[in-house]
This record gives sequence, C-alpha cells and structure tokens, in this order.
Amino acid sequence: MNSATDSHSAAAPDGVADSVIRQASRIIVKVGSSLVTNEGRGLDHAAIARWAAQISTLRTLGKEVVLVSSGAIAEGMLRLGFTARPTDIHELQACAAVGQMGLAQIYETSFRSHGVKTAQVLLTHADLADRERYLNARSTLTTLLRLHVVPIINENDTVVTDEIKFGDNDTLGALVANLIEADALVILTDQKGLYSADPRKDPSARLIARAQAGDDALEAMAGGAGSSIGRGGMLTKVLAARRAARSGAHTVIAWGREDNALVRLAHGEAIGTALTAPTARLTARRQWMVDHLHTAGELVLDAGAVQKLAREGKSLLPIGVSAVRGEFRRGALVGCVDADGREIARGLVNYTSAEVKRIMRHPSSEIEGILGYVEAPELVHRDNLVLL
Ligand SMILES: Nc1ncnc2c1ncn2[C@@H]1O[C@H](COP(=O)(O)OP(=O)(O)O)[C@@H](O)[C@H]1O
Ligand SMILES: N[C@@H](CCC(=O)OP(=O)(O)O)C(=O)O
Repeated sequence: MNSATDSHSAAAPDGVADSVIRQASRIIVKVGSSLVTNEGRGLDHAAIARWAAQISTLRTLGKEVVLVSSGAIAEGMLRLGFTARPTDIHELQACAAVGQMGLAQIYETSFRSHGVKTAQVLLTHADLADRERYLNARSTLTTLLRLHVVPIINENDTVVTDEIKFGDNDTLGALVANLIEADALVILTDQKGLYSADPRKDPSARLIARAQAGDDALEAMAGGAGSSIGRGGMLTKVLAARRAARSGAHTVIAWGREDNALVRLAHGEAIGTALTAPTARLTARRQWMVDHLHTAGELVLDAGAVQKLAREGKSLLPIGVSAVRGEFRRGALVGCVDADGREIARGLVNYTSAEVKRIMRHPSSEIEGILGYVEAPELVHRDNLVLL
C-alpha cells in the first residue's frame, strides 16, 4: 500500500470493486448506530431522509434493497433520559423497545414521501438457528421484496440476552445477506471505509480501497472496539464481509454521510472499501449450518480425521473422534474441532452425545456390537458436513 487509496496486497482485480454494487440486483444496506443517532444526539432526521431518498432511487434502478438499521438503544436512551448506556439488561431492553418506535416512525415517514412502503422485521439469533423459522423469515423477506416493500430490520433486542445476541448489526446484516442470497452488503458507518489502522488513534492510517473478503490481514487492521455508540467497531464489519462472502455477496464499507453514496455506488463509482467475495456460493443448507453462531456440541477429531475431512472431503467416522463436548440429540448441528480446539467443520450428527461417547475411537463395524443397532456407519455424513 503506497498511497491513501491503494489497494491491499490481496486485492480483487481492478474493475471488480467498481462493479460490485452496479451489478448487484439484491442489496443489504446496513446503517450503524453512531450514524443514525448522530453520535448519540438523537435520530438524525436529515441523514435518514437522505438514505431513504437514495434507496428509493436504487429501486427505480431495478435493485431490491433491504435496510438493516441500528439505533434503537441509543435513541431509547435519549428518550428515557439515560446519559450513559445502562448496564442492566432489562433497562437496555426497555431502551430498545422505546427507541425502535422512533426508528420505525421516521423510516416510514421518510420512505413514504417517495411513495415507498416499508415493513419492520425484528429478528433474533434463534429465528435464524431454527430451520423452519429461518425458511419462514426468508419467505417473508422475499415476499416483501416482490411486493416492492423495503424491509427494515433490527435485532429484536427486547427478547434476547447478551449470550444469545448478534450484538452488532454488522453480523445481522451478513446473516440477512446469506438468508436471502443478496449480491452485496453495503455497511454505512462513521468512517470513509476500512483503514490500515483505527483512524481515531492513528492519523497516518490509510484507506483500503479494495481487498478480498476473508483476508486475515484485514482483521489485524480492524482490531478493537468502535465508537462509544456503536457496538462492533471495524472488526465486526470485516468479519461480516467474510461471512457474507460465503454466500457470494460482496461487501462495501462506506461513509454514511458521503454525498449520494448509494446511488454513486450503483452507477459504478468506487467509494469506500470494497471487500470482494472470492468464494463460490455454498448450497442453502450448508449456508444455514455455517450461519449458526452456536453449535449444540463439539466432536474433537484426531489428526487422521482432520486430514480425511479437510483434505479428502470424506465423512466423519467414529474412529476419528477422541472426545465429545456438550449434550446433543441425533440430527443436532455440531462443530468438528482439531486438537487445538479450532473448528474445522460442522455438520449434522447421526448419534446422540451419549452414543458418540460409547462408539468413538471404534471402527464403524463395531457400532452394532456396542449399541445394539446401527443408525449409520458415519457420525457425520459428508453430505451433511461443511468445511470452515
Ligand atoms: N481499521 C479501521 N478503519 C476504520 N475504522 C476503524 C478501524 N479500526 C477501528 N475502527 C473504528 O470503528 C469505528 C466504527 O465502528 P462502530 O462505531 O461500531 O460503527 P457503527 O455504529 O457504524 O457500526 C470507527 O469510528 C473507528 O474508530
Ligand atoms: N440492535 C441495536 C444495534 C446494535 C449496534 O449498535 O450495532 P452497530 O450499529 O453494528 O454497532 C440497536 O438498535 O440499538
């Protein structure tokens, strides 16, 4: 990187970055807390009106847009008179409930002035972890898009606790991109894009114009938390780009106050940081497995099993498992970890945790002798396995 807008070393080819949004027909736009609430000073009506105008223009260009908007807690805090973010979970949830009203109201009003209908969709992690609810959420969102509605999504903060939260809306944006197989995720934030270091701390930090999503070097640049209002900082944005890339979606990180940024991006202008998706799309079911933030348990693999899975694309047999963590039922989603605890794959297991404990380290031919029955010779069949 030699100059402020030079590309990163693992850069996407020239031209790709510029066409990321121009070629996308289904786009997720995520607007961060610090932007929506004007750094905690209350909902920024003028900025929200500008995004609504831009998204309405995108629709006239034939693009489907889903908006993921943060800001409920920050707005609720202001309305309820909290000067600092409450630590009590129920006070936070109360803030979210109050603030979400403000968000929904202002988006509805802003889009209505362009003749565009909006819908509020509040999601939790549990909604996306359960296959039936996941498919329901997908059908509802695609139906809304077919009916020319702009869905406005936030986390359903009032019903979730810290352990089961997405927490930041960058992750939620990426999961929604995967859910409806969007072509691109645009993350609007309070910086002009991803810099080589946090520009709040390092004035010599340079803007990264383009790179490949999932490049490890980006995570090092983005380390650390974000503004006092936002939750995730730049790291969750870089990780969101990695996640979105798994379904083939490209990510652009741009400054939310950049003049007409969304429309200019749609016309092919390179603005902010483009993190392009190098990978081919996963099948919908594998995508669903990857998108779980939690698994029901873990199978610890020996070196031979790691080799079989990662290099040879084989199924996981009981003989390659040396330990089991957690309690799970048949059909549960489990992580496959190596001896260092690194998750290398995940899949749907054919036996309960109690059964696995009895048959692990044994050849499949001994399953019947140990359990008295055989569900399948594999613990996890390769068709139900996804490598990470
Ligand atoms: N490498 C980086 N490039 C840009 N911003 C960074 C970087 N590392 C950390 N940051 C911080 O991340 C912040 C944006 O994250 P956050 O406040 O969570 O925004 P949002 O509310 O839009 O999600 C920036 O204000 C910046 O201080
Ligand atoms: N759901 C939360 C948003 C969490 C949050 O701040 O996320 P982010 O904008 O990614 O830093 C809210 O509406 O307050």
